[in-house]
Amino acid sequence: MANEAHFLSTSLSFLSFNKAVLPEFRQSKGLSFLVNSRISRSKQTRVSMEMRGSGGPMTSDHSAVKIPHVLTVAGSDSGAGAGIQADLKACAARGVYCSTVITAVTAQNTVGVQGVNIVPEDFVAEQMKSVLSDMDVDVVKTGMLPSIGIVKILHQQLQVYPVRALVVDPVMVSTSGDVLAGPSILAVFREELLPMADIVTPNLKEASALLDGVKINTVSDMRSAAKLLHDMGPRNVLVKGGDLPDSLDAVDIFFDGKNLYELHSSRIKTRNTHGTGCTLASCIAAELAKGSSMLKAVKASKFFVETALDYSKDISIGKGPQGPFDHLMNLKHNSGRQVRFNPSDLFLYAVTDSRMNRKWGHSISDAVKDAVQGGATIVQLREKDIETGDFLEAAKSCLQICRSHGVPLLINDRIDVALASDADGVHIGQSDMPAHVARSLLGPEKIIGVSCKTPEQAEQAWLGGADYIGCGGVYPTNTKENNRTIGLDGLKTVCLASKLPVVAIGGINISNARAVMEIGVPNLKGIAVVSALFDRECVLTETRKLHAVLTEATAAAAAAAK
Ligand SMILES: Nc1ncnc2c1ncn2[C@@H]1O[C@H](COP(=O)(O)OP(=O)(O)OP(=O)(O)O)[C@@H](O)[C@H]1O
Ligand SMILES: Cc1ncc(CO)c(N)n1
Ligand SMILES: [Mg+2]
Repeated sequence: MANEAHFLSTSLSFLSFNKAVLPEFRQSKGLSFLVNSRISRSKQTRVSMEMRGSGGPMTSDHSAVKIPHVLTVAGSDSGAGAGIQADLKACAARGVYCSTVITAVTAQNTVGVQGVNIVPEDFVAEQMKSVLSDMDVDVVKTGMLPSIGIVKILHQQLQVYPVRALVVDPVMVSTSGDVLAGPSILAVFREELLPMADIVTPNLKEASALLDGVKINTVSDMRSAAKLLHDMGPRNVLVKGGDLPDSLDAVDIFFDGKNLYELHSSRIKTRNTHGTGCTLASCIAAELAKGSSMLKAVKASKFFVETALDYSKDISIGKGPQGPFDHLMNLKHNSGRQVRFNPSDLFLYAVTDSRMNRKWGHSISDAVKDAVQGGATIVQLREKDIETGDFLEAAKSCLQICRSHGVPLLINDRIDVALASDADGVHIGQSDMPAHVARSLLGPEKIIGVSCKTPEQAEQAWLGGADYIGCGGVYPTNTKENNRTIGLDGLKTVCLASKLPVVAIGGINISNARAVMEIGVPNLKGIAVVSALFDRECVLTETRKLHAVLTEATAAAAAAAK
């Protein structure tokens, strides 16, 4: 799931990066970008993004797949609610790769900070060089920077290895009140760190410390503080109001140098707020790495923190007053996809045909009802000559029938109808919408099948994020005009070339179904039929008969394999 979420967000982010943000980054960083979209994959569309600095290509491998990358320079929290551990989880949750430079190791839990061990400066430098000299880091995010020397090293390294954005969370005091970077750090924060930052995200105490102890007790104080902090050089400022007394909402103030925004979210009643600041900053970095604009990144990140807190409000980790929350709640929420598509559903795949239904006087929904009652394990509505409104109505009524039998319903070609009816997915042909576009429109949970005749087409389907292949025509058929027949050999070739489950289609009926299933390749999961079920007077009887033949054929094949 993590991979799936990742690759989906990568492909979506590519679109927004390409359209919305390139000009912004180009202007702000004086870099020229060359965006190279290619599709590689594991289950979803991936996108490669090749960046060039003025000194020539940073990546020259044209087969490389570029993954958005955040480097966090921060301290370790042994309790894993904040610091490096929060950063890793936040980036993972947002589908972004995260490398780590550890500046300090803290002994910390839900009670407080019991000890701090600062990593020697030259070793912080060594970690930073290891990562930056080797990996294409998009965005650096800083957390705990416990010494002046470490800030200076960061400054130097970013001159040598420039990145697209720097997100600075000016960590000074933990919420438990323990000091993580003392007042001696303030001068170098003001003079070197803030001027480099694309955004700085202080909480109330940190904003106050940076501004020589000015009191910040109200939203109006936060607004003034954001403006004053902006004068210190960062391009954007976010003053976080998690600790604002007496506030019903969680209010943050964002200032981009021109406009002030008051960002509100509901204040979740929970003790589990340890690490909200680190998470927010990492999430902003992750969104920027994916190509988001700054305000969008901040809003998305605030929403993420609010959602994660709400999801985790009742969890109990540790005995102290401030517990961690669960960054990866989406893994639990979205686990539906595996459940949604089960390759064994391809066993007896019924594809409707309006011409045949008219011929026999069947309505679409009656035909579908008979097919599922007779044992069809998946249904596809293939309605070529129907008005869109009628198609949608038919899809909705067939969906009710299919849902009540636990049978998935797919729509042929029409992604709009699939979305509007909330059908389980689509089946697309070679001349329809490409699979990767269908995937980005439908999201990770819907089923996508693609018609393929060759191993190359099967590879493309896989790259585009398809769940299964419909392979044929195996035998001649009059359902489709000018359809090349590939025979059992062609079917076997495609099955052997692909990891995807395959359903065979084209001229299959009761008399030849067994021969198809007997080709003996493990990813051939079933047969798809049109005429054999729907060009018949009694769809129910025909489906039952075909189901029995298939059951017998697979039992025989299983016995032979033993
Ligand atoms: N109870 C809450 N409900 C909703 N949002 C919250 C809550 N507490 C904090 N936030 C939000 O979390 C983000 C981080 O703000 P906060 O002021 O807690 O940072 P912080 O003090 O640096 O956090 P930490 O030091 O624990 O990492 C802000 O967007 C803030 O509005
Ligand atoms: C290591 C570390 N970094 C940042 C914070 C701020 O929450 C913390 N408590 N611990
Ligand atoms: Mg903080």
